[in-house]
Amino acid sequence: MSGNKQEEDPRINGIKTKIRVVPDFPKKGIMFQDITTVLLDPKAFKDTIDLFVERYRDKNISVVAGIEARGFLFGPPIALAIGAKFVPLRKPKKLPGETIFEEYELEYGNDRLEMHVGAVEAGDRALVVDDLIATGGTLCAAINLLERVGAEVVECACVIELPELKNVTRSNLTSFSFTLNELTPGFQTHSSRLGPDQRYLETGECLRENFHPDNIGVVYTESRHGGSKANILLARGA
Ligand SMILES: O=P(O)(O)OC[C@H]1O[C@H](OP(=O)(O)OP(=O)(O)O)[C@H](O)[C@@H]1O
Ligand SMILES: Nc1ncnc2[nH]cnc12
Repeated sequence: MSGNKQEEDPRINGIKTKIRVVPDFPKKGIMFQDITTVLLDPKAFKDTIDLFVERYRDKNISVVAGIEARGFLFGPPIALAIGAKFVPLRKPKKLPGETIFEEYELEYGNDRLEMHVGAVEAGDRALVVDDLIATGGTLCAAINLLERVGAEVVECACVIELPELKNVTRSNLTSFSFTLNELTPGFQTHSSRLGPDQRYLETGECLRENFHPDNIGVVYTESRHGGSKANILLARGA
């Protein structure tokens, strides 16, 4: 599935130019995608929010679930604009009320996302928002949390998709996506390995030259209803 009309939107290139790529942060070999520089530019920040709002305002979304920490920057303005409630999905032991949690795999050990019980109800139509998708493990955990309480995850929306993740990832995600970030048509990755996710770079599995900063934009990742976490969509629109 491909969003051709939106791929041509001139705002996407403007957003892209505001994303700062910081080499060797937080560790040597990592190309860190810094969205704080988008926030410094009111037009780029607004364009980012507007692109999402234009896509979701008529989709009857009742809850926007933002993933800690950077999903908290983009999720609330989207929620306000489309008239949905905002629910934070937080890292362990941050939420004061009763919570449910989902663990997900990192390179070493696990992490977990928690959600307040009662914040999302059966029948809610959910949009998951984060800044970036790398392996997709974080989004998987978020989708599982929401589906466990009976919500329908309509889509996941991220600003950045790291390249080279269109194939099977550590989370066994399959290819299926709607993207706006085909900024370099025909771009081919140099290897089938995963992109510059810091967790992989930490192990030396990834080469920096595999990273291509042009491959940044706004990406929407859709989930299939009623499916397992293997049904998230990650491929680029061709
Ligand atoms: O697709 P994945 O491989 O799961 O990685 C993507 C996640 O990694 C980053 O967050 P991070 O875990 O670094 O936490 P932070 O935002 O709190 O720094 C990013 O903001 C996503 O949430
Ligand atoms: N390269 C990267 N830049 C920013 N956040 C990330 N999360 C995982 N990999 C990342």
